[in-house]
Amino acid sequence: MTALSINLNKIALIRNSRDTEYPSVPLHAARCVAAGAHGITVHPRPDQRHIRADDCYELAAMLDVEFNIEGNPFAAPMKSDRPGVSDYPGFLNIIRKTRPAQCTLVPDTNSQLTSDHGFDLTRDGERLLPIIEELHELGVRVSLFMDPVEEQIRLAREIGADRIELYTGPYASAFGSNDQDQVLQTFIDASDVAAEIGLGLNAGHDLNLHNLMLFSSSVKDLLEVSIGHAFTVDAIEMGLEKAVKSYLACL
Ligand SMILES: CC(=O)[C@@H](O)[C@H](O)COP(=O)(O)O
Ligand SMILES: NCC(=O)COP(=O)(O)O
Repeated sequence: MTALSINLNKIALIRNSRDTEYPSVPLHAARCVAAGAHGITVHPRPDQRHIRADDCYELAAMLDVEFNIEGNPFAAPMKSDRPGVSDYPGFLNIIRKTRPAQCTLVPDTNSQLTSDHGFDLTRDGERLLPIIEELHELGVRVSLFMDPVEEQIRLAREIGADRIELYTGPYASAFGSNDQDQVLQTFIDASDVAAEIGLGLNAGHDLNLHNLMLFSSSVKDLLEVSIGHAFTVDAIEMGLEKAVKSYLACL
């Protein structure tokens, strides 16, 4: 069974557009779980444009389902520019304090609009080794945000990752086009490599109610999908509970 982890970044984005706690991130997490979501994902970026460090602490204290925190492991502390909002303590300090079930390391710079590529482990693999070791000592499962490239996936295993999360943005962009099957095949091939070397497989980014079923039924042993952007719009259009059940029906 593939687990559905709902990403709450966009709930936090709406909240941050006013000096308020509405909409409540924890309340929406509870509603998603009550509707059947298997986990919650957040991505605290240094500028805290949406998910803040304090959200991570609050969710870690309340969740009784898988908590997945995504982010750049090299992200340094950053002063908050909002009165009443705590400073960003550095990504690894959030993980040390929350010890989530899973940490998905993502090679995002602070200036990126969104996540748009996987790691280059030929460049960053050595730097990640001690971080992966520390996360394991904290009892945290480690997933690396990766492109569907065999050499890179094998390197992820070599440096000790438990899972990879395939960046599905290119698949979503190709969905419905003449390139769809060719692009999907790269993800199928990547899933075969992951299965061969005993690496768990997650996936995420731009998955939605149109493209999810084909992806989840095509790749091998998909353990988890994390979905937030499209889910948030679907929740507005059809209601949160129906949206969760609609995504579950695609898995
Ligand atoms: C890593 C990834 O693809 C998403 O988890 C990421 O959280 C999206 O970030 P934004 O919600 O800031 O676009
Ligand atoms: N890791 C992907 C994620 O958490 C959500 O990505 P998106 O659905 O917001 O594109």
